[in-house]
Amino acid sequence: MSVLDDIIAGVREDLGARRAHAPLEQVKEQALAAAPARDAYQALGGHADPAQRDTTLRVISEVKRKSPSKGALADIPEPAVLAAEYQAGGASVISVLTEARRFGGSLDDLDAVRAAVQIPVLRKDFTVDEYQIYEARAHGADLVLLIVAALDDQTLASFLELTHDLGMNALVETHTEEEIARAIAAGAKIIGVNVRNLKTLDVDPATFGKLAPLLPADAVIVAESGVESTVQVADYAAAGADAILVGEALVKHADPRGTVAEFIAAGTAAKPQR
Ligand SMILES: O=C(O)c1ccccc1NCC(=O)[C@H](O)[C@H](O)COP(=O)(O)O
Repeated sequence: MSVLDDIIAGVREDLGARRAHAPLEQVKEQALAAAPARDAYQALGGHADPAQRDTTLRVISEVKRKSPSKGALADIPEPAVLAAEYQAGGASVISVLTEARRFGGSLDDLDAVRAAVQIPVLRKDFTVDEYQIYEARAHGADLVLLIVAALDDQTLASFLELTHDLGMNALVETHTEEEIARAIAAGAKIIGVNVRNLKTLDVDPATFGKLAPLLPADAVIVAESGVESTVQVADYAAAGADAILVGEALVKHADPRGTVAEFIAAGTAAKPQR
């Protein structure tokens, strides 16, 4: 069983327990009653007319306690405090890992972060059931993660449609040329290239530069994983990233606010000028 399959098996089991406690109809009602979602596409610099885009590199800052590849990363007793630091540093979106078994996250983390910041919040989980999309909205998320490798074409398209119907955006995550074609065909507007191979967990930042030219000009392009320094941020920006998604380098840093600001400055300086 691959790492992704193993994670998803646990996610399905935990989802079954939550569904038994709160049926879909109840979560749907909560989702529809939630305050409107914030526009993450716009917050990440997206514009239907690519000529209207600015050249600021945006940062999606992640609340990440542990991971399958690295084990324990940081305690994070108060995700709200960390998220507020990220926002003060200039982050455009906060990513909250809600998967419990392998990442140590929870919906409580999402609630705490939602209450602490004004910028859009991404519910970062392994979405395999529409229940999770309603649940994300019910907990105030503005954005959900859809991993192309985990979904067939029909499911990807229907999850994207549901996400948009609920007023949210999706970060549609790809790893290969074929997955990019599938993301585009499904209508993705925010497309991530995750340079972490979900089978081997190896991180190869060069993957981003190879795949970025395949992405459409009207999409927001997000480089995911493997940021350790401003040098890597500049490389991603120069290769066409509109935004970067960073977890480990921020949660392990003593000054997450300053690090977010440094990453924005380094990436913005390196982005090709129009
Ligand atoms: O981080 C992992 O080990 C991992 C393993 C299997 C599936 C997903 C995984 N990570 C999720 C992510 O996409 C990252 O948390 C995110 O891109 C930030 O990465 P990093 O800055 O390298 O912590």
